[in-house]
Amino acid sequence: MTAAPLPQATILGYPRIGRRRELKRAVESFWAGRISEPELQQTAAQLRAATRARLVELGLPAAGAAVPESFSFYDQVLDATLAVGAIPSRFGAPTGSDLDTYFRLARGDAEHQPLEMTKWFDTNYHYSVPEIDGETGFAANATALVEQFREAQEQGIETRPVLVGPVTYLLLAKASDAAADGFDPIDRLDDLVGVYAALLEALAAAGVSWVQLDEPALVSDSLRVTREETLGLVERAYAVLGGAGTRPRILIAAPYGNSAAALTRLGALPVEAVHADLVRGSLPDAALADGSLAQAFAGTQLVAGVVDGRNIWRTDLRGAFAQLTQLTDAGIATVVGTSNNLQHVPHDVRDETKLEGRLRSWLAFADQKVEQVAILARGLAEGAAAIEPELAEVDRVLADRDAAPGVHSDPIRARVAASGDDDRTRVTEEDRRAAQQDLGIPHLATTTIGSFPQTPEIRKARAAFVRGEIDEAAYEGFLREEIASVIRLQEEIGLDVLVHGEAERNDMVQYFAELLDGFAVTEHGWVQSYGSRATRPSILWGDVSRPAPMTVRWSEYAQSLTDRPVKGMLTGPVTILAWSFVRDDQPLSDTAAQVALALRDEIEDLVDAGITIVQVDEPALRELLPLDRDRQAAYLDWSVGAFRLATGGARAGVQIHTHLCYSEFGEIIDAVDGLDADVTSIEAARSRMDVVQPLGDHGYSRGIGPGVYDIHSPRVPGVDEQTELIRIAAARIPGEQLWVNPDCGLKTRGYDETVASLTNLVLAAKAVRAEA
Ligand code: MET
Ligand SMILES: [Zn+2]
Repeated sequence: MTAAPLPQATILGYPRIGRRRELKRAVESFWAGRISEPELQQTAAQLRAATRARLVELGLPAAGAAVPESFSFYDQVLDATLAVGAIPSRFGAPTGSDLDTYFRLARGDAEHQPLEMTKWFDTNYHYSVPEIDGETGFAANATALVEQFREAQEQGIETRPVLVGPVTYLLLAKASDAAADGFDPIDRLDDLVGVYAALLEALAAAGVSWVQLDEPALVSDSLRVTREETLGLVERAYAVLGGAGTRPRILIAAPYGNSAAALTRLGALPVEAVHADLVRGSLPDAALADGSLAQAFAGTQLVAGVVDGRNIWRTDLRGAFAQLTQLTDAGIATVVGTSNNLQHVPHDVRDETKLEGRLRSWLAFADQKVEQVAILARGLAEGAAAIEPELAEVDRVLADRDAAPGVHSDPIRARVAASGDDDRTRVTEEDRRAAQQDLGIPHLATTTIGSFPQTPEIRKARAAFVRGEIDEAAYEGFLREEIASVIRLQEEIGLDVLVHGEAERNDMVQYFAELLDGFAVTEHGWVQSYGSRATRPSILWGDVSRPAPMTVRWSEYAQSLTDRPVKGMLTGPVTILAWSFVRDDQPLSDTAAQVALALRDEIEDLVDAGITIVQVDEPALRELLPLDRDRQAAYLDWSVGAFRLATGGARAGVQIHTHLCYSEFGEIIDAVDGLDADVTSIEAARSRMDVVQPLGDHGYSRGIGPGVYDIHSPRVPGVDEQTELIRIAAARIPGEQLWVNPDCGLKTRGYDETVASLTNLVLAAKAVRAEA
């Protein structure tokens, strides 16, 4: 351990999908057999080299491990699974290369289901869930880490390998199906720490001077153990790793939340640096004031995550510099960093040549964040005066943003301020049930979640329209035909409540962002969602309003074609916020209320056009739940409030539906109750209706549709299988409350499987109805 301290500027990680999604194209070509593994490896190596060169160009030093080696072919948790050899035994003996094994775990094959995917902390990024049991044969495999480090060395850049840390790894894992009853993956911590020690030894032998171990579990109250227990586990693990003879210096990172309460204890660990997220989190004021923080950090560097890695706004450099000065004044060796890995933001705002210039000047994507880190580090090294021009420039930009037209609109704000509890409250459930009798909805009513398959023809027509190859009339005509055929199909299948199919939507958030004022859409602002998939979040920059109806003509047309009710279909305020980059200059609750009012007007227009059922999807309600328990109640309050503000204007006879596509319900069941929707559809097929039990226990009194058809797979569930699931639900939920539907929308499915599955669904519902 002869290495030097970390330089004064670093980031926790950088987007790896490529500035033009080159990795996506290469990986998908490899999967399709169009390129070989060496060709894929070559593209990946080029991307890594470009990233390192770019980071140095933007101001990170080439020497001293400031540049993180944070590449991933698919997912960083999956990388750790390979590095520690935790290949689940259900995949059999590994065949082929490490990369073959890696992708087999990620994507499955003819005989094997892939690893499950779930959301990474409170982000919209999904990781591959490790499966661990008492027999998991851990074995260190540092090959990829060492190769990438060497590759960087040859380029003349000293990098810092990045790996998910052992405590977070096990807390994000699930017990495999082969595990003994009561087994928890964290039971294997000591074994796994041994493997990490071996990895560190291999890295040290290869000349690695610093390694970064990510332990975001430290900031979460949503794991299987308490935060205090997590801290205890981290102390246990790093006492061993820190004490290991041959190892690189260790940086423990705690992104995505507040580690203030743990920071003094983390500083006292036998590691050389600790990162704290100072955007989501804060500094422990008392420990800072009484010197105990500085004492704990004697000999340890604090990487201060002052540049926000979750949003796309320029950092208030003056504020960030003040935070840094607080630390250095206390005598703490401080490194400037980002709050988290920049994987959650797009590459470079300079690529957005079509964005309006003024808006663009307020923005910072990954490259600009790196520049901000470098500026702040220069300030620490040379004094505030050295960076005063840059600080003043940001002051000017932020003031400009604050004063720009559209950022603050008095009428919109007045309307939000005037909205009260009355606007968020519908008549009683009983009155609504009575008024909705007229809808003529049968027991065990069948419906879908909204979207029908987005066929290649739909995508082609949209692309042609965007490129100007077909005119608006032609495109609209095409969509109307699509709607007509979806309505016909649903009638043939015999569904009770129909949908128009959402063919007009590229994406359930962007579609609305494009039609609402206050939003902008980027051209290249892609962010990895999972594996080779990326989304392009819209930018919510100003006060939100609805210049014109957004969905009415589609719903109205669909309803004109049938006697059965057609659901109007909207995306809810919380989900619109969760899947966009949202302004950071006011509380999310204020922004949500503005979006809610726009949706409220849309619902009014839908109802005026004869629509009697409106679904407002909130699949992100759970995702945005703060990791910090102390902040959860306030979140649930405003998120539920926004939904109710959107839907609260609907008269009693209008049936409000919502859709939440996940099955972990425990934590938010009261919130779901609070939404006060007449009908809620949820995911349930894969967990075999596990959620029905808590719902039954809770005494849930409104309509509920636990999904009986898992749309995440091309498999067609048979009549018997769906009948069985409906029976399980019907045993606990009265028939007039129970709805029969798939788990989620059908946009990713093909028509053949959709028609077969829905036909079976309708037959299954009929079978159970007949049993009653
Ligand atoms: C991710 S939830 C999707 C809901 C939407 N209405 C759909 O059916 O696609
Ligand atoms: Zn869904």
